[in-house]
Amino acid sequence: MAYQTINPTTNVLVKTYPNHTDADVEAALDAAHRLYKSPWSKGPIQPRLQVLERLAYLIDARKEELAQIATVEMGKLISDARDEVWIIAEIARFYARHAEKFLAPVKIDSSLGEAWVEHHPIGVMLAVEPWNFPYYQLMRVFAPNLAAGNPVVAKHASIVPHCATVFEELVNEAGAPKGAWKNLFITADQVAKIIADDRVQGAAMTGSEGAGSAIAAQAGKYLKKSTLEMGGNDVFVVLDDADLEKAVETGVFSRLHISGQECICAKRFVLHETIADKFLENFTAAMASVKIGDPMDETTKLGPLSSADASANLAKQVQRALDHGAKLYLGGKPIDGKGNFFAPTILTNVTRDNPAYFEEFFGPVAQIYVVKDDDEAVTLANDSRYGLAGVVFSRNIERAKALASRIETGAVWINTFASTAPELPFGGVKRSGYGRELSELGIKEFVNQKLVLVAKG
Ligand SMILES: NC(=O)C1=CN([C@@H]2O[C@H](COP(=O)(O)OP(=O)(O)OC[C@H]3O[C@@H](n4cnc5c(N)ncnc54)[C@H](O)[C@@H]3O)[C@@H](O)[C@H]2O)C=CC1
Ligand SMILES: CCCCCC(=O)O
Repeated sequence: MAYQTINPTTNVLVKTYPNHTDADVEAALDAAHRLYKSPWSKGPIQPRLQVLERLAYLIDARKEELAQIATVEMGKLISDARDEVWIIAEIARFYARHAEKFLAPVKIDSSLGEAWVEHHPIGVMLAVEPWNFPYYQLMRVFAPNLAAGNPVVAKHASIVPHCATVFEELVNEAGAPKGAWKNLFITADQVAKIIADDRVQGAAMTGSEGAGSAIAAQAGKYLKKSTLEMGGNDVFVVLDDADLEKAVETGVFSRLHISGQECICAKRFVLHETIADKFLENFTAAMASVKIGDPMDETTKLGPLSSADASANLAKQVQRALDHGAKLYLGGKPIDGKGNFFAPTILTNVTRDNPAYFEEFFGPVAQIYVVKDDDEAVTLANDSRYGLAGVVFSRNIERAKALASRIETGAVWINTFASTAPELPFGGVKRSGYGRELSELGIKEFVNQKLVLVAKG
């Protein structure tokens, strides 16, 4: 597994990074475990939270540089890269300012005596992360675990090594002690060995089902806790009483966000039959008119896919959908020329016997479904292997809430696109994974919630 920066806009190889050896892995685990055993991890929380505050400050100070690194490595629009840099500083600040409250002892009324739950670190964690939010995916694991006292070793995706190294640089500059965070350019086999190591107590992974299954299986074999955030095939439900103009604008934004390479992008557009034609007409016009080009250009609205493989695989997936009866309403192919650009694509007539019906399209490919009522919308939404997020558009909020409660996902967003914030839990059900990241839920995934009870009398 070569760790390389290849600019997706030009497919030019920028830099190759050397892999870490087994000796490097051992040194990282030794440093992390020593730190876990030290007063730094098990002692007062404030010194750890001060590192997060300083990290946020350092990120803000290097915002433009960090954003450009991400755009060069995986092709997201520079405006989206700036947003990502902004939110990782917000995540660091959020836990710096709330972790002490989240991890404070919680009293329990018990007939047996005075009881409370304490929150203690459990040890060295492994993070395995993807390329689509190259900083956010790291901070989502680092910040809560640093606050809790869990050191982390991390394996990032092979196409964003510069993001990985600059993140580690910032963490060290913020004053995190040796062992708190270590980036490792390693193979899948080395990941498996790390999970098996007695010093490692848990694994957090975001990425594909394949990777998630392999990591969860190894974690299960060695009785280590894991959290998984994998793919999604999120519905974007537009009811007959929706603000259509806002729904179209939001739907295009969400489907094309990060060139459609986001697990919580709108993917399956579920349209009430009375507004379907009008929505589709306006949605198609908007998708067809977005400016496609250099993600460094502030006016670009759709950049390249993350790699040549991603573009080729998406083209094969679209063709397979067409071979099984889907209708190509717009686009459908990579755009000729330099870079991994893919045309905004709309598929209709995707029947349940078409493999595409159950597949996530990790790119600017929208599937259109038409339903007659709310019950049919829920049935279709839940007829999925995934359960990550979803969107409902309706002017009747009570109606939208009722529908949201029936959709089997980890989140539903009403009258806006699915997104993320430090205070909001993130995660899913079914093949989208398990566990939650961010919010108070995220910091408690990898702590020992220990009961202490003083008997009466
Ligand atoms: N849920 C999410 O946020 C994301 C989901 N994905 C899903 O993953 C698919 C492919 O994107 P990738 O980034 O290539 O995901 P991936 O799952 O291949 O990679 C994610 C991370 O897991 C590592 N990995 C892969 N196989 C592994 C194994 N057997 N053992 C240990 N580590 C392993 C990768 O090197 C990377 O660091 C996308 O099509 C999408 O479905 C991708 C990015 C984000
Ligand atoms: C807005 C941030 C979403 C990140 C979800 C993903 O891992 O693709």
